Amino acid sequence: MIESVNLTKFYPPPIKSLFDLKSLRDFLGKPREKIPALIDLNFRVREGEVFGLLGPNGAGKTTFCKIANALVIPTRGNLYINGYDSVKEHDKIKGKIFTIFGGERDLFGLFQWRVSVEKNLRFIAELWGIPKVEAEKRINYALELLNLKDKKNEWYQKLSAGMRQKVYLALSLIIQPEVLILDEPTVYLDVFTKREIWDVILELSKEFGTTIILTTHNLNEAEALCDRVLFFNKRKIAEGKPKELIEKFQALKAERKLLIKVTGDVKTKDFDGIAERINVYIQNGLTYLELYIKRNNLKDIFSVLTNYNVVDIQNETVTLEDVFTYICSFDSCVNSKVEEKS
Ligand SMILES: Nc1ncnc2c1ncn2[C@@H]1O[C@H](COP(=O)(O)OP(=O)(O)OP(=O)(O)O)[C@@H](O)[C@H]1O
Repeated sequence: MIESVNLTKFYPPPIKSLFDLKSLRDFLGKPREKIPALIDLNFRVREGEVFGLLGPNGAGKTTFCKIANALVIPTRGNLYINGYDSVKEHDKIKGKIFTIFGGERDLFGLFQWRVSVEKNLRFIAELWGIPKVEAEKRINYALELLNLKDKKNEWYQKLSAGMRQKVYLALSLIIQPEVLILDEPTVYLDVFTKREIWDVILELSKEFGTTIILTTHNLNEAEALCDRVLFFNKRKIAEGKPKELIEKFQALKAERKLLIKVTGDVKTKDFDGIAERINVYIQNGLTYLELYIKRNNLKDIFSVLTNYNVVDIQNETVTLEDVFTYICSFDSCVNSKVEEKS
């Protein structure tokens, strides 16, 4: 089980240069604002759950993953993993959690560049104390599942970035940690590799009961993989099962999304009171109108559209991405001032 209790992190303010008179005066004079990364974040992840941490750039996702690995010390609050404080009692959970930092693959420098994939995996399995015969079985299974069998004798250095990412993920099938933290595991990957990684994540959750925390900017990925998600931007915004969040949004805000292509200008005022939200953008000489609507406003919408030169209409269901963009764009803490000073 994972429990985040009032987890808060403020990074120290940057010091530009003490040789610059203005910076020196600022340094000695008025207190400088610290950089907020997490503010009073509370949530629980149950054993065996796939839990999505979803937030815009700078929301604090990587900071959270680093606190879980005792790479960053929280300013206040605690993160408990299997009942142990992730920083103060890290020794107790060290072998039980495994993290993949998608954007910073070599953060732990686990792999030797000029050594084959198979030897690398064997070496790490040995480090983790997995008996030889069992390790061989797991390595073969992981390489098979990730379509890496033909790369097993290749130097790690010779692999493409996507393949290295897969080898990294293969480790989670070999180590079989109790807790797996995946910080943007599919960033930079093509759709095929992404799907292979999704399959492994589901396999780990279903077959091994691994508790997984997943951060991603791909909301389709979160919808496909996560049992529950947390929307946050330093502070918590919303939490729930993807399906429940979508249903709540549909009940309160909009059931459908209409994507309408028109030629000419659009007056968003025309849709006041009959659309919950309107996005307008221009692409290839056409104006795209995205309307989030309640079904009972359809008649009024079509009546307004008779004044437009409509080229195409697509009727789409609301996705987790729609809910996320809606909620996060109205989130008060995106631009709010934070009082913590150095
Ligand atoms: N070492 C650091 N020193 C100072 N500020 C930092 C440091 N690391 C992160 N921050 C700041 O903390 C905030 C949260 O950053 P973090 O990397 O945790 O966000 P993120 O959600 O992972 O972002 P992204 O989606 O862009 O990867 C940002 O404002 C960032 O600039």
